[in-house]
Amino acid sequence: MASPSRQAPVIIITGTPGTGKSTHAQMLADESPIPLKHINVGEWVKERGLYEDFDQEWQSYTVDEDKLLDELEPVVAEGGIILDWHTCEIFPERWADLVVVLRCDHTRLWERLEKRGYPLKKIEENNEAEIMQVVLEEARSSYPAEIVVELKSEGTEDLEANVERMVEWITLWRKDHGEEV
Ligand SMILES: Nc1ncnc2c1ncn2[C@@H]1O[C@H](COP(=O)(O)OP(=O)(O)O)[C@@H](O)[C@H]1O
Repeated sequence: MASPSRQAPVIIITGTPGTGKSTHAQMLADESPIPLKHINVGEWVKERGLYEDFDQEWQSYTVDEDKLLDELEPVVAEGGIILDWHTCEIFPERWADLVVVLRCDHTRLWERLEKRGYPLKKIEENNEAEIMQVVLEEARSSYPAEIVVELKSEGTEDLEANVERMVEWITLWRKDHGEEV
């Protein structure tokens, strides 16, 4: 159960790389009725050296999860956070008020990852993970069903509608927690 004492919610935006997490998180931070801090967890890991090493073959960092959780804990406890990462199961259940899992058609996802210059192997791995809905299953097995929401992120109309829904959700959350909106 998420902390009842927070005055602003913690929203996890997750999904396979390229599904649109950072784009959504940035737009939500801009449009939210209350201040929200967008934490791009991958960037945090790099900037703060919260990794064990860098895997050349996969072009990715091996994250030091204990260090990451220790650094995030006091920040998340304040509330008003958007956690943007391609995995979510390491975050304690009590951290999350809402978990948004972004989904994208695999052909479109392939194009986005190609544009990003990912090695073929990494594009294939992520594409397969999206088809097998790995992140969605992970979210469903880590958090209560009622806080996990799957949203399509293929075109800009999806992006706008998703952000609008999240803004509405924040407004309701604030009312439910006795806060002025
Ligand atoms: N719903 C969407 N509509 C249009 N373009 C999108 C959408 N979601 C993501 N994109 C585009 O896909 C690319 C990857 O998005 P990004 O937010 O960086 O993904 P992630 O943070 O999940 O890796 C960006 O070029 C972004 O503009």
